[in-house]
Amino acid sequence: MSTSFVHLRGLTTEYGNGAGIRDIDLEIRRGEMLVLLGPSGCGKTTLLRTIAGLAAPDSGAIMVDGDDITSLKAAQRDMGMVFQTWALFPHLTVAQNVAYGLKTRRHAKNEITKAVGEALELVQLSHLADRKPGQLSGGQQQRVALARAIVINPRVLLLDEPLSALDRRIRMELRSDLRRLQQELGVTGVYVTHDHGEALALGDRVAVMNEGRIVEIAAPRELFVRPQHRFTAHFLDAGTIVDIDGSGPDGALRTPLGSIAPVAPTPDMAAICIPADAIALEVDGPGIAGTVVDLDYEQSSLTVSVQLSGSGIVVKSAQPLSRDLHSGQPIRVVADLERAVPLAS
Ligand SMILES: Nc1ncnc2c1ncn2[C@@H]1O[C@H](COP(=O)(O)OP(=O)(O)OP(=O)(O)O)[C@@H](O)[C@H]1O
Repeated sequence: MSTSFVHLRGLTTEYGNGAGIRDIDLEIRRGEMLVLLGPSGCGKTTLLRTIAGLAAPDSGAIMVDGDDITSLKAAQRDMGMVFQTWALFPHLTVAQNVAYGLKTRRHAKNEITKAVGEALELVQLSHLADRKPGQLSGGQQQRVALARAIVINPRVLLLDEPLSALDRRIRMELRSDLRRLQQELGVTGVYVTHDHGEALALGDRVAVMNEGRIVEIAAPRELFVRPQHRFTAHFLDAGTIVDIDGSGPDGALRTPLGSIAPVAPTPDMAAICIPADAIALEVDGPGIAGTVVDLDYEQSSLTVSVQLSGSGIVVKSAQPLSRDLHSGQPIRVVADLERAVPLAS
């Protein structure tokens, strides 16, 4: 028996200009939070809208728990949605906003009161039930939107960059609350973001998208540590990417930084990714000659970019904050290629 709860088969939704999503095959497990991660315009929102029934696919099928829902209207799909901007009804109170979906589904009044009370408690907003959206902060409004989405007991929770309009502190707070809530409820979720940190923190698995297609899917840590494709490594900034020039008679792959023995060679292996902490910088001694061209200080880390003499390749090395280096300084690069990850093009 398949363990997938949501199953997308060959889903294509194209706009007149050729943009959109193409031939998406995806299985989402019951209770899983699947993150769609990719650059602006890669089709994340289009995929989410197609699952929601807000965009009609040209071909393919959407199955939920074995039911083919491809031709159902959005309102019949039992999906909860949260968007980037909260889109609450300004003239209704918080409680009335949350109740809205149950009212349109003609639930009994006492049932609605109970469900709204529970949903507001889950998002910790019970004390603001009688306020209007205009009297709430952005973070609080997004909690209302979340309560409104979960109150209908959705089969799937769809979230489109729900935190991106909030400032950092509120974003972090809501992010962990959202994760806790989704796990507590055991609801299957699809979460769209272009933010790596969000994808890492929220996803059970992350699907990386580019140009309307899914490039690869893996657990977040796996994606960062062992990306399979050049696009993923580049988008996640997983390390220095260098092309493979060819292979030696023993099967070792030649690169401008040395040779590596491929773990499991595949015909489309095109490059390698070397993590920043696998690149050491020595003031003198052996290694490849280069020049420091940039120092990027971030909270508790320092990333040093070094341009290699001759090839023009720029490598990135993780260094302790205390390391005394400066732009223009000659340096030697020693790459631990045993830690390099082969990438497909
Ligand atoms: N209604 C539309 N008509 C025509 N083209 C569209 C329409 N909606 C989106 N597109 C195009 O389809 C592509 C995918 O858009 P989509 O909004 O799905 O991407 P996204 O990954 O969610 O991007 P973002 O992160 O910027 O929201 C883009 O090239 C976009 O310009």
